[in-house]
Amino acid sequence: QSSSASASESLLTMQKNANDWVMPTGTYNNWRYSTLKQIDTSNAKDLQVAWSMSTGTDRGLEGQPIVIGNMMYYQTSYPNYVYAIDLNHTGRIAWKFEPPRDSNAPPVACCDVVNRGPAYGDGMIFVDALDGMVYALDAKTGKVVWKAKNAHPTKGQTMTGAPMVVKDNVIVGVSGGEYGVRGYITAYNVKTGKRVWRAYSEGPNKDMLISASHTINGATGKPVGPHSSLKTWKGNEWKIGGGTTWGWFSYDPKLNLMYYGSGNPGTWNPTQRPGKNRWSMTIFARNPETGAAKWVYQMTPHDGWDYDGVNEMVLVNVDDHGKTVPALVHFDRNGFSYVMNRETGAPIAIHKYDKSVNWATGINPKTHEPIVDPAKMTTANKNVKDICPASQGDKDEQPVSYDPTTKLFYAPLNHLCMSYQAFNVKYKAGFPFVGAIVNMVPGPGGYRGRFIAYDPMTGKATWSIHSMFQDWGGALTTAGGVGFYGTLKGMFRAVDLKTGKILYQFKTPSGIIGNPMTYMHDGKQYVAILSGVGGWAAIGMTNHLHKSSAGLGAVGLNATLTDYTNLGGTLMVFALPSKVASAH
Ligand SMILES: O=C(O)c1cc(C(=O)O)c2c(n1)C(=O)C(=O)c1cc(C(=O)O)[nH]c1-2
Ligand SMILES: [Ca+2]
Repeated sequence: QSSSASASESLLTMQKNANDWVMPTGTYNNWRYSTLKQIDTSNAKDLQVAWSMSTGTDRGLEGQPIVIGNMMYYQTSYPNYVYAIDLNHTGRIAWKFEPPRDSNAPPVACCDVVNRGPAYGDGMIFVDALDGMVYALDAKTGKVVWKAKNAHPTKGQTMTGAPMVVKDNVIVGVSGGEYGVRGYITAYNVKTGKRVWRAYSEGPNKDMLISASHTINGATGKPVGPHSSLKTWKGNEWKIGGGTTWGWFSYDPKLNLMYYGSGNPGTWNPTQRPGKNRWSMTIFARNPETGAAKWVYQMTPHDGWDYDGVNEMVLVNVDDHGKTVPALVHFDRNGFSYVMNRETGAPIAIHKYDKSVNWATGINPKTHEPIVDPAKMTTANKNVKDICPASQGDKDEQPVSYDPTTKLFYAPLNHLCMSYQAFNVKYKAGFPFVGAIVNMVPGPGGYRGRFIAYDPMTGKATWSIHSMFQDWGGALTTAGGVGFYGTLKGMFRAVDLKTGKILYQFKTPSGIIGNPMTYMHDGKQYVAILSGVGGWAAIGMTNHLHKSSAGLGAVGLNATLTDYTNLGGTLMVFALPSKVASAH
């Protein structure tokens, strides 16, 4: 890599090498797709465990390893160990980074002390730590090159996300929507760790790096105008307004735009914050060098259900009335799938991907805003019943995968409904600012999760596999026609992407909330996944460890999960037996 090329120019070249998996999402377009095809629909039944490794931790593992050449890197949840594994000597730990721990952090992590993995760029490994530190580590030695303080647990701020390296910046989000944190994303210079820009989700346009005349509101097609956020909040409530940025990032090098979503407005009690609460629950398209917002689109104005808008944006081209359009596809927590023109923010197709969605009857074709059912709007001191989906949404952080062969999206989902009782709550820095009691139950049919093959242009699923619990881990698709995902019970699965037939499954040591990835080493294709139950889906299992969480209502939801699995982290790596692999 020449030193004059930006870190992302190198990554754009590196991501074409299917032997590696160079960033958390596989590639900048977030497809989580690999052209590797040694494992195919005819031999996937022969898969077996090639090697495995204890992570030395016992909390939820929501990330995935990355592989650069002969090295694999992965990160655990709190404590945020980072491991460098030498693939030439199966499982040998080349180095381990153990950051200092800040005991203020775990008590203010809303949904378990998870982490979504390291990123690579310019010879360094970048990681978010729960306590708000960003570290740049020398990829060869694990030595700290620089560090930056990005978030403060005493203010309720934590970090659980995966960074993205783009241009010469490493971009990171922040968590704390359940603690009245005003969300922001921040870019640090890859080489020096100096802050380049920070963009808030609420407040004056200048704080949000929004331009009154140039930033388009995708819903109206018009510039957002001055005070685009301020006038949608009562008084100064935007200062504690949530809109945190704890999801995955994606990047389009041609448009030079990055995409991400903002989370729930604070508090969860909508009566306390009249207005549309912009720009919480919003997709942002930003220039990654300057942070300038090109367009915004709010999925859930004036949220009353905790439908964080942070789920990933998958960049694909779609056929819109005979024209090829650069689009992004987003499965929102609110139960709608969105296909948007990623250049302009204009909606192309919006459908319910779970037919049980009832908080909104549809999307107004003129305003492109949801048509809320007044009977499902929550309000202070009233217990509103039978709302679908529940706060965990029809999909939470678990990332989907796109297969360019079938042109379908493979989505691990939730299927839950709830009752929601909002109440008034006072803000105090570093303390929960939730303001609702939520009771979640399985959706119609009595199951809690499913894995589907789905076309977001038509809103139709080709097939669906039901799960007893939420499918809280991510998906992977491959050119071998095989898809992979894990279940909360701990089943690692290989499925036929065309038919949904389960070709292989293996019960891993714990429940799976991690994301499968694949790589090739010495002529052999491997699929790796982290097994280690946790996250919000399993918070009932960790409540006793998690002393003063935000008290989020997983109450009883997954009480029986302990009949199937246990806490504990393991890296699992699967491959074909040598005979089958070489006969291929
Ligand atoms: O608003 C926030 O800042 C925030 C942060 C996080 C997080 O950092 O994990 C989650 C959520 N919200 C959230 O609403 C949610 O459903 C959730 C699930 C999980 C998980 O890892 O299982 N984290 C989070
Ligand atoms: Ca949230």
